[in-house]
Order: sequence, then structure tokens, then C-alpha cells
Amino acid sequence: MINKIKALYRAGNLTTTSLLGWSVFLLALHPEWQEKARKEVVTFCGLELPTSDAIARLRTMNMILNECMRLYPPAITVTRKVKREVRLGSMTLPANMTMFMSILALHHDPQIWGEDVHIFKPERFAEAVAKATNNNAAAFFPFGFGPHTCVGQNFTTNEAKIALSMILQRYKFTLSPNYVHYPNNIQLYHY
Ligand code: HEM
Repeated sequence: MINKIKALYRAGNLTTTSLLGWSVFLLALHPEWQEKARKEVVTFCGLELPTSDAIARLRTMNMILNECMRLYPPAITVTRKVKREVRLGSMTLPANMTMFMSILALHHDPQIWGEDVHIFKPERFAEAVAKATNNNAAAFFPFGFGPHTCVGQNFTTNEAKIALSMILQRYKFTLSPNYVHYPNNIQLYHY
């Protein structure tokens, strides 16, 4: 039981702070999106604490958070163990093999996202994910997929929306001239 609680704490802590950190960074770099997000928050929440009804209406913020997780996915791979030998396209995967599927690589693949793949463009997510991904909806998988999809997905999305709304209600922010870009992989599990 204690280990399960520790796992939830570890899985939910650095991932959410990573998402919030990169969101603030990207909004500092793109003041026009910062202003759009602030306007939306003020329209639906005023200067009050965001309610669950208001959070559900934050479409622009949803687009921004998706684009942040596309460019800087808090978890960069998902892992699967091959139970028995299996054919996958032209490959044969042996039993007991551990596979790492790179979220980061797929989120930065120009064949899926287009030549502007490295540019922050929340408007990609204005419509369905299938549209943003050139009909490869599974190629956007910041929370993994299948039976092991992140159990904290809805919780963390709401948490991030509340935190970001409260920041936007109170502050305008820009990037420090001393900032040095140094994205780093976070280690989720330290046993
Ligand atoms: C932005 C925040 C988060 C991101 C990007 C994220 C991402 C992920 C990813 C990629 C996986 C692997 C899914 C797979 O293998 O298909 C995962 C699993 C998991 N996540 Fe999250 N996560 C986040 C927040 C949270 C939070 C807040 C919690 C708990 C409160 C949580 C609990 C878990 C658990 C327990 C698993 C294991 C699920 C399983 O193996 O059945 N995560 N998460």
C-alpha cells in the first residue's frame, strides 16, 4: 500500500510541475498567447478561483497545454514488455524484450505535424487531435495509451488549468534575458 502511494506521488509530482514550468516558459515567449489565455480566464472566471464549470470552458488553455505537452512531453517514453514473440510490420520482436516508445520523437515528427513541427502553435489543436496529427491521433500520447494510460490524466489536466488560471489572473510574465535553454529529461522513478 505504501509503495502504491509513493508511486502515485512520484508519477504525479514532477510530471505536473514539468507541464506547468514549460507552459509558463512558452507563454512568456509568446505574449500573444499569454494574453489570449488571460482573456479567456478572466471571461469565464473573473478574478475568482476557477470553478469546475469554468475550467471545462477553457478551450484556448486546453490548446496551449496540449501544444506544451507536444513540444515538451513531461514523460518522454512509454515502456512495454513483449510477452511472447510477435511480428510488428517487417520486424520480429522476441519474447521478454523491453520496448521504449519515444513520445518525444513522435511529437516532433514532421511527417505527422508538418514542417512547422518545432514551432509553438496551439492552434493545431483547435479541432480534433486527428486533424492536428494528420489522422494519426495515437501519435499524440503525452499520457501514454491503452490499458496503462495515465490514471492521473484528468486530475492533472484540471490541476494545471487551475494553477495556470490563477497565475494568469495575477501576473504577466516575460523571459529573463539571462535564460539559457537547457531542456532536461526528468527521472520519475528512483527506487
Ligand atoms: C502532466 C502530468 C502527467 C503526465 C504527462 C503523465 C504521463 C504518464 C505516462 C506517459 C504514463 C505511462 C502510460 C503508458 O504506459 O501508456 C503514465 C502512467 C501513470 N501515471 Fe501519469 N502523468 C501525469 C500525471 C500523473 C498524476 C497527477 C498521477 C497521479 C495522481 C499519475 C499517475 C500515473 C500512474 C499511477 C501511472 C501508471 C498507470 C499504469 O501503469 O496502469 N500521473 N503517466
